Amino acid sequence: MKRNIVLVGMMGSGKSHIGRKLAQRLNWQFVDTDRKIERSVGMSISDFYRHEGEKAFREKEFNILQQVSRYHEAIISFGGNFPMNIEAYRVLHRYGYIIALQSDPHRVEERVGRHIGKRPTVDYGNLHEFVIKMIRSWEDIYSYCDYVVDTTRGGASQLVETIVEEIDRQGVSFAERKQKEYE
Ligand SMILES: Nc1ncnc2c1ncn2[C@@H]1O[C@H](COP(=O)(O)OP(=O)(O)OP(=O)(O)O)[C@@H](O)[C@H]1O
Ligand SMILES: O=C(O)C1=C[C@@H](O)[C@@H](O)[C@H](O)C1
Ligand SMILES: [Mg+2]
Repeated sequence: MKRNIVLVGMMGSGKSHIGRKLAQRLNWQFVDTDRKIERSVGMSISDFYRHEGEKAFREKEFNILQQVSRYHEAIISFGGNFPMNIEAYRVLHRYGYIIALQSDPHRVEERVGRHIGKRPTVDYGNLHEFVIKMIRSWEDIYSYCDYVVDTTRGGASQLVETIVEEIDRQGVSFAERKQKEYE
């Protein structure tokens, strides 16, 4: 039996946007690991990355991952540069139903290009090539996920219904939260 739903995928695939709506739909808690890191370090992801570097960011993210992986009835949206290595996968998959979100390059480019500077590792001067490379780096991960959703088209409400239907179809069940455990 699972406890939570984990959303992973490339930057701009809609994890935060759809995750928030999915949580509302199920009346579950919404957790965004980027926001959780920001609260814990007291600065934006971009500032933390600039001041402390990639290694510190990755450590923080893995630390948060271990913490949130045990949550019940939570939609957990991860950062789009989240390295889904085998160690992280094992921690998350024990209690989490893992959904990968993906979009076509033009849509990712459009979404990521909206807030220049917000995403610390994006090459905004060469966005098209950056997006193509990022999309490629996610390709091997989909086969490890329980479900892959294409978010290129369709509004959030429609995509949320598609996800809920698939979870029902797969007959996934989730343990209920019995006490307040986070946020
Ligand atoms: N299905 C959608 N329909 C319309 N707009 C969307 C949709 N999905 C995402 N967006 C918009 O695209 C932008 C990026 O989405 P979002 O922040 O959810 O991506 P993300 O996957 O969480 O990215 P990151 O990995 O960088 O955190 C936001 O402005 C969001 O409102
Ligand atoms: O490395 C990066 O540029 C980013 C990392 C993730 O946390 C993302 O969620 C963020 O939007 C950008
Ligand atoms: Mg996000």
